[in-house]
Amino acid sequence: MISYKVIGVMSGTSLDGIDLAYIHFQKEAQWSFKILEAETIPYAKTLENKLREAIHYEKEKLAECDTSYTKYLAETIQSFIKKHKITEIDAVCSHGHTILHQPENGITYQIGNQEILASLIQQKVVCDFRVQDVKLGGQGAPLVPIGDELLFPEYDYCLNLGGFANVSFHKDGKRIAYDICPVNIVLNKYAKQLGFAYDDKGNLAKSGTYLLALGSELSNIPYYKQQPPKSLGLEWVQKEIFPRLEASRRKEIDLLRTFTDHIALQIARNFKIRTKILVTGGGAYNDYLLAKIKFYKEVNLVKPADELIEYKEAVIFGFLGILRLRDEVNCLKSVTGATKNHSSGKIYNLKVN
Ligand SMILES: Nc1ncnc2c1ncn2[C@@H]1O[C@H](COP(=O)(O)OP(=O)(O)OP(=O)(O)O)[C@@H](O)[C@H]1O
Ligand SMILES: CC(=O)N[C@H]1[C@@H]2OC[C@@H](O2)[C@@H](O)[C@@H]1O[C@H](C)C(=O)O
Repeated sequence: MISYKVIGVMSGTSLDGIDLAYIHFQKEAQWSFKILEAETIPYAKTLENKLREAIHYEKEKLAECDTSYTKYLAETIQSFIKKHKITEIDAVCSHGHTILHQPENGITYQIGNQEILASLIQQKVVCDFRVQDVKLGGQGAPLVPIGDELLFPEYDYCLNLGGFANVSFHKDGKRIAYDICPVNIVLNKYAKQLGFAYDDKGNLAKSGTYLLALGSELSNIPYYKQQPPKSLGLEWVQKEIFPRLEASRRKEIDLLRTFTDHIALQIARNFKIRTKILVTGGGAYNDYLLAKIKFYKEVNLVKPADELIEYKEAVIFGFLGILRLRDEVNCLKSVTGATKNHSSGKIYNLKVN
């Protein structure tokens, strides 16, 4: 039987921290996995702010930031290995942190993917999964859908509610996937202005008032009518979303309500009635948002165990690394729009001196 033990490492767009998962993957007729250990290491406030600011850095400062973040990642991975007494590791498969994502300009840039990572942690590393896809004319995102396809075939849709909402599903014999709209990247901002890290269970939104004019203005944003492949980044949110919310000059609580309803509506539009949907990402804990999705479309939203809600992306980046090591396809052209299916990611082997 084919068997791999890997560490998947992901830093999501909501900037809550670094997700690490130690997973055992096996393949008989089909791939299966078991999460053996998982942990999120929250970012210190200073680092969180730095990562948020890095988009504005000049080239040199960004390169410095890349090196210091790679070192920070190395320390984090090493502590995880030590703490959980992990001895068998085939590879550490790491996403890094997205700073720039403008696939239309041929740019996607994740920091933390420097070659020194392998020597610092003394492990084989697979990383930098997005760049090759953008070079091949793809969006470089989302990459998780190949994992959805091979690890969760029993669901009609896989919905992830992280910084952004993304969905993946099977249609006309191929996997389709795209980012739907921003989620926590927006909700966290207004929850923070009210003194909370996030809108727990969506209770703040629930107590706000829906702003009809703003809601319909948001729904008219052209991206929502665009056909996939398509993906979103922070730059888009700063251009299309925040200015509209700020210009309305309304209370944070009402912005939270309006934007949460907006998210629910945009998400619900993607589903066929009475389908089975795997919901993951921290937004799966937003009860108000989930109830609102079901209000807009009668669907079966399945919340898996907390471990999978929180670590699905880290698990799948571990899986992408395995596919890369096996030289098997881990980027689907039907999803990203690249010119071909391909096996993406840099492999840094440990150099034996
Ligand atoms: N109890 C809760 N109620 C509502 N929202 C929650 C709750 N717990 C976590 N969240 C939200 O989930 C976010 C973290 O989600 P997650 O870790 O999936 O995002 P991410 O991995 O950073 O994003 P992405 O998948 O877009 O890269 C938190 O910042 C918060 O907004
Ligand atoms: C460029 C980038 O980092 N994109 C992330 C981001 O966060 C969510 C969404 O936007 C998704 O497109 C992607 O991550 C997931 C894990 C993916 O590639 O499947």
